[in-house]
Amino acid sequence: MTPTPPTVDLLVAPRWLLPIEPQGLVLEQHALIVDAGRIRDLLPLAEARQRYLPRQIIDLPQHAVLPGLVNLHTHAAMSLLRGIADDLPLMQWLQEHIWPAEGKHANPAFCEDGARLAFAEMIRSGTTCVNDMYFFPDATARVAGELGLRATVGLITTDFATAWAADADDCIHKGLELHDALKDKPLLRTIFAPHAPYTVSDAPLRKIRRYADELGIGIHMHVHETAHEVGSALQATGKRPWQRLKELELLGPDFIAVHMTQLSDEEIAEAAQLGVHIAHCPESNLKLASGFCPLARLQAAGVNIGIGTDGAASNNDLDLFGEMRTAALVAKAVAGDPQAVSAAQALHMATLGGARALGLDAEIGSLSVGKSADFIAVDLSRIATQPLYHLQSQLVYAAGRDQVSDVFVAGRALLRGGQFTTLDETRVLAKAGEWREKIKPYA
Ligand SMILES: CSC[C@H]1O[C@@H](n2cnc3c(O)ncnc32)[C@H](O)[C@@H]1O
Ligand SMILES: [Zn+2]
Repeated sequence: MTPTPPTVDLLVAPRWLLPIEPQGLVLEQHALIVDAGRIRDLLPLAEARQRYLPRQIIDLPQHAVLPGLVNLHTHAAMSLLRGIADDLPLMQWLQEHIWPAEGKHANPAFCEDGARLAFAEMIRSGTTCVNDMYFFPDATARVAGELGLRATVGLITTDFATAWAADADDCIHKGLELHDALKDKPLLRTIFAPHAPYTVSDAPLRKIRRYADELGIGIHMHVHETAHEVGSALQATGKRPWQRLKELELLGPDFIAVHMTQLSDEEIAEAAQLGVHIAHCPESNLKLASGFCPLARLQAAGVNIGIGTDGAASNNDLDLFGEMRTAALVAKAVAGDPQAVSAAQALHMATLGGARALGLDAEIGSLSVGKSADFIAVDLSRIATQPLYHLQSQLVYAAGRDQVSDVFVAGRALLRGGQFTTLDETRVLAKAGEWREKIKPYA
């Protein structure tokens, strides 16, 4: 007697499966089996139909299924500041426009409505995991939880007073409270987020290193974003910020350095040796004319890199498909080498690279048996992606975010057939309109 096949939650049958690991592998006529939120199997479709009894089958005959994208650096709520001040260098943009607007408006309601707008855009674009840094991280966490998005929320720290906290110690104290409050939420995690070397002094950075070690929390910080940042630190202290952070023992395998457009050969070697991860935000760096992160040199040294959009006020979208393409194209131009950062490498950075930086690579980042079922489907039958010769090439160099049809996190659909399942789009748009009226004087 043949045994009854096991019942499972879901069988996904796409035209192509791109597990990401091993790099370059493309499976055709294969199925993804999901049960209890996890990837139970990846096997030829004919065999899958015999071996499992799925409660639900999703046929995707023109689609590629791949791991959900990881946005390794953003400021979600800044979606409400999209387009208020364009075409400026970083410090003028921050000091004359963004910080005054945030000083007036960045309250819990702003952060909640902004995060909802940002996460709607991200889910639609195939992002399943986000590493955020903003005021009122409790509000960001609440919205991610409501929508079912996987999020690491930054325990923001600045020396200066904000509506969120009175000073750096207050930031750390409030951050630790939030860390405790999120302990039982499997999709939500925290990360220390000292804003930048020029806004956080040594004493709180030492405290952050101590708590990070004690509690196993990572650290996420803007570092060497511009030549101006490095030059003014050198002038004021005689040290480059990287050197200062190294002396404070902040740099290590739990540290994500955002931007890193200014790097000597020695600093690249140190990043590799210390196991520091880089969050590369090419479009924000281009728009603010901050500089170019030397991707090919970092990859050659063995540094792990993920991709971020930065906030919507310096990008101005939250589209990781666009960001992958920009990352690959700019890397080629910077290295003077068309082989620098291939389509497969760009996909790897936007999935497993980001997951690894967050310490989540045992859980997400590739379609591997036992990992969480965080995956997306991309419809490749559109004009923009036909004819199709090479899957990764099409996904990075030709596909648009509008081709994302389905988004799952931990086996739960957040987008099915292009429709949100956990979010009221009309409400999100109405709130964006209300905020526009309040913020308009700053634009
Ligand atoms: C204190 S929460 C985050 C803080 O960072 C600001 N910000 C947004 N984008 C950037 C960037 O590219 N470099 C430095 N700081 C940035 C944001 O406006 C918030 O004030
Ligand atoms: Zn940023």
